[in-house]
Amino acid sequence: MNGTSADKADIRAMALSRRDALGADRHTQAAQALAGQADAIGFKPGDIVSGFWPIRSEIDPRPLMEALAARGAMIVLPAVIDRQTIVFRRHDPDMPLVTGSFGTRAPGPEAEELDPDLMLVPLSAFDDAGNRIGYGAGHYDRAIARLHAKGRSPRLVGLAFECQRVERVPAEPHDVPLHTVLTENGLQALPTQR
Ligand SMILES: Nc1nc2c(c(=O)[nH]1)N(C=O)[C@@H](CNc1ccc(C(=O)N[C@@H](CCC(=O)O)C(=O)O)cc1)CN2
Ligand SMILES: Nc1ncnc2c1ncn2[C@@H]1O[C@H](COP(=O)(O)OP(=O)(O)OP(=O)(O)O)[C@@H](O)[C@H]1O
Repeated sequence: MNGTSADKADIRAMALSRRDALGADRHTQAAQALAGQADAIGFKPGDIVSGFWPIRSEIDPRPLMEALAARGAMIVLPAVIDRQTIVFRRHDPDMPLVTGSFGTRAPGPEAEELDPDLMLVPLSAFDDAGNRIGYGAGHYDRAIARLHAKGRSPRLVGLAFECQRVERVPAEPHDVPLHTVLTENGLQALPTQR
């Protein structure tokens, strides 16, 4: 492991332990605060928006996903198809989700696979430059690279609690910075879109 990866692992562990310490009330309030930003997030009716089904102590984006769906977004969820790859499948609230790797829940293979126009990206840690750390599998990094290779450039909106903000995330060449971060305190435009 090179120096940068070790730094990332330490930053991830510290930010996740702060997140793990948050109580249920903070989770409920934050989920509602995210949903309150549905009109500000910047999408058009018909846009494909990727959300995620929360695992562990992640901020809960489900009320926000419902608000976006009610305003005409088509919601897709990430499904892990192998150790390196996620794809996005249409979320139909009437269809059961299936449990995949790492306890993630996603639509099954019968669901339509779609490329997002806007991605709500789950974060372990982030900084004011828009650099981010996930769970370290590179799933989102690769999914974003795959979309770029197809000529698509989805808007990247990172979702996290304020306690996951760090001074600096050491960026590697494959890291694509976020355009916006959304926390319980609201939306923040990052240098990439200022
Ligand atoms: N809610 C949610 N869904 C998601 C993600 C996510 O971050 N959050 N993903 C984001 O990519 C994908 C799933 N990828 C994941 C990759 C690793 C781990 C994980 O827990 N990794 C272990 C380390 C395992 C190892 O080192 O071998 C860990 O962090 O302890 C979780 C999800 C797609 N779905
Ligand atoms: N576009 C890519 N193509 C190939 N490998 C990649 C790409 N992006 C990341 N990787 C590899 O994935 C691994 C994890 O990357 P990184 O430490 O940036 O994870 P992360 O940002 O925490 O994960 P995620 O993107 O899932 O949120 C690294 O070994 C990295 O080299």
